[in-house]
Amino acid sequence: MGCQMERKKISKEMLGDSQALRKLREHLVKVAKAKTTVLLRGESGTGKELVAKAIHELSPRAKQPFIKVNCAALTETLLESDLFGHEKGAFTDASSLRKGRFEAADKGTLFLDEIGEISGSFQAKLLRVLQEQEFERVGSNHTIKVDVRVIAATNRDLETAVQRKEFRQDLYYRINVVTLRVPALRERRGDIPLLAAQFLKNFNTENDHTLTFAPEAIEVLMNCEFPGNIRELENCVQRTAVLATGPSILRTDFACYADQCLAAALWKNGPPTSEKSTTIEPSAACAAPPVGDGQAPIGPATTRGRVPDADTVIAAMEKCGWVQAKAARLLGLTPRQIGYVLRKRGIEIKRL
Ligand SMILES: Nc1ncnc2c1ncn2[C@@H]1O[C@H](COP(=O)(O)OP(=O)(O)OP(=O)(O)O)[C@@H](O)[C@H]1O
Repeated sequence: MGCQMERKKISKEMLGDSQALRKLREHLVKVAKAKTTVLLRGESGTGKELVAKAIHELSPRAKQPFIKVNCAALTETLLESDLFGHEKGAFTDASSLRKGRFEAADKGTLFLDEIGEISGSFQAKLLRVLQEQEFERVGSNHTIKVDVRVIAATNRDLETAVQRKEFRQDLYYRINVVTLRVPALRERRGDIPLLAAQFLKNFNTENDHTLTFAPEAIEVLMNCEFPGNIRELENCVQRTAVLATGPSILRTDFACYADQCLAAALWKNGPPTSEKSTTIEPSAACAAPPVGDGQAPIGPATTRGRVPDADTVIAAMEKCGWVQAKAARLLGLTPRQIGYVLRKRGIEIKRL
């Protein structure tokens, strides 16, 4: 009974009934009970943050704060003061004392997203606080003790990073106590109709619409690779709903039929290494969804997606303070994909 209630509580936000998701739910219900550090692994957009929140909400710390930090979004100096806080006058802009996120998360949970991106010297500082649960604010000698449960997440291959000496082995072992793998959307395609229906419902509510999916639209979605996972599905549903031509969303309303499915274009077999052309083949599955009635798919026979132009990418990067991970999100790309686009367009990253 207790377990059923727990499942209900999680499923409010974490939609999905595939075997992969059910297994993940079972595991997270178990790990929620302990204070153990949890490492969430999985591609960008698979729902790692939702899983972290679910663990917190099912844990004895549920009534305490859940604090999130994106380790990739800040420089080392900013990350240090963000996590540990600083004393008044510790550096030029430190006009007043500021508590850090470790203090804010005391008795609760701290979610360290994109932990694989932190610098070598900061890894050492983080290791200490994870081991000892104590630290000093920047500019202070006073040691502060906290009781924080840490959940970390990464989409990076940490084992290779350890081998290359880019990630400390001791920190790797410290965070890798319990690892939960969040499956890619293509590994749980059965959840696509449910997720898409929810995203369309959200769109309808927000925009006072009553759009529905025609069965052929669900077929298009079921056949897409979704390299950007659930985030991309959500964007795809929104984009299609905004541009839909009638009350029922049809196959022809999708970007892949209008030569505009960028994510699919960038994905085929992962980001291409060849720099020969400015266009690359989209995922065949997305470009030409199978049709149940045996007809040829409607839409261009050789749909090609385009890599976003330099102006678009620069505008997105400017808007996001030149933080790649944020700009990737804005453009609906994965971090790997935006790295590819930046290289392809010869855009030099500004260090602010
Ligand atoms: N099971 C789910 N049910 C409903 N929505 C979901 C589910 N999983 C993820 N989402 C939605 O997908 C989007 C991406 O999820 P989230 O930010 O948790 O992914 P992530 O793996 O943490 O991504 P990143 O690695 O890029 O930070 C969010 O809008 C989230 O609400």
